[in-house]
Amino acid sequence: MLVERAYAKINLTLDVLRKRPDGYHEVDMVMQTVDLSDLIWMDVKESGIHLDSGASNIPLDDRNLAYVAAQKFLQTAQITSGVTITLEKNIPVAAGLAGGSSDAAAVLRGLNRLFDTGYSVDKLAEMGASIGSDVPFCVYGGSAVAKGRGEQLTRFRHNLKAWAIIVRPPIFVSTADVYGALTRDNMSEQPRSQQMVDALLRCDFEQVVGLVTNGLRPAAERLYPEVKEYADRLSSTIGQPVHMSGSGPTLFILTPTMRRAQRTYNAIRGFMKEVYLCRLI
Ligand SMILES: C[C@@](CO)(OP(=O)(O)O)[C@H](O)COP(=O)(O)OP(=O)(O)OC[C@H]1O[C@@H](n2ccc(N)nc2=O)[C@H](O)[C@@H]1O
Ligand SMILES: Nc1ncnc2c1ncn2[C@@H]1O[C@H](COP(=O)(O)OP(=O)(O)O)[C@@H](O)[C@H]1O
Repeated sequence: MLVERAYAKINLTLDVLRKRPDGYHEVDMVMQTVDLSDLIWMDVKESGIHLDSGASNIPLDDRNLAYVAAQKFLQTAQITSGVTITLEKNIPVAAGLAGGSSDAAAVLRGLNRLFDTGYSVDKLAEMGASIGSDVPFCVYGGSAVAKGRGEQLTRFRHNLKAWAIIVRPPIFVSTADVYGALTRDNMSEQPRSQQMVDALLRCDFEQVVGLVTNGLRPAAERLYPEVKEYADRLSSTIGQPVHMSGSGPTLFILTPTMRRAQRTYNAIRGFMKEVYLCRLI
């Protein structure tokens, strides 16, 4: 039996460049891991994949990305025994925080240890790309520029200390629908990832905040006007810029100190139910 942590991510920049012939969109984004995590226990079983979770809002069959990852891993490694997976879900579901992708990545890492298969992290990321666009990033974690459909990564390390107050409004958003609602106006020819990387490497907090962008936000707000209502309300209450992660609806606010993060968290807790205080890691 072993346990893996599956961390959430936020998108610090997300530029959509164009729609591709295969239906996906070419993106250019800065992905950042935060210390909000699911916990996944894995053990060897005689046969089959058995997924269990206390969470009632996720499927526990082959629609669950953790299950898909186990299938993929066992098939690739030609392992005939089965596994039990127990998932403690702490990352909000369908939120733009890559919770499902991160669970899949953690299962790949965990089964590699459990069966002592010795795959490199790069090989696990390659396996992950067939499960979802965000899975390769989640295999590594940390900070990276992601291109292609999100699977082509250039990883980097920065020392910026920052906290994120993550707010999940009670709205259900479909990633495919948000991408599908993009118009030409929402696409960008000049991605801001390099500027963001430079600002992170310089540990320039103000510049980082000024550079946060999300090309999916207009489409998400058009499809789900409540996203904008929540963002406007949050922003006017706390007097700070509010950003959207991924395809939404999750909103986040960055702060340079734990004290400010705690104050902002307390202010938001008064009127929003799902609020999390995280650190960028
Ligand atoms: C928007 C982002 C930003 O990090 O994150 P989330 O909001 O999901 O967290 C990602 O691009 C989401 O990645 P992921 O959730 O893994 O997407 P996938 O399962 O591969 O694709 C779901 C659907 O989204 C659309 N899609 C996804 C990625 C991409 N580059 N172009 C797309 O058009 C496609 O319609 C696809 O069928
Ligand atoms: N392990 C999982 N955790 C959460 N959601 C999952 C999981 N596996 C599959 N899903 C499904 O994937 C969809 C997207 O979930 P999630 O990965 O949390 O969001 P996002 O891709 O927006 O970050 C949801 O509709 C959910 O039912």
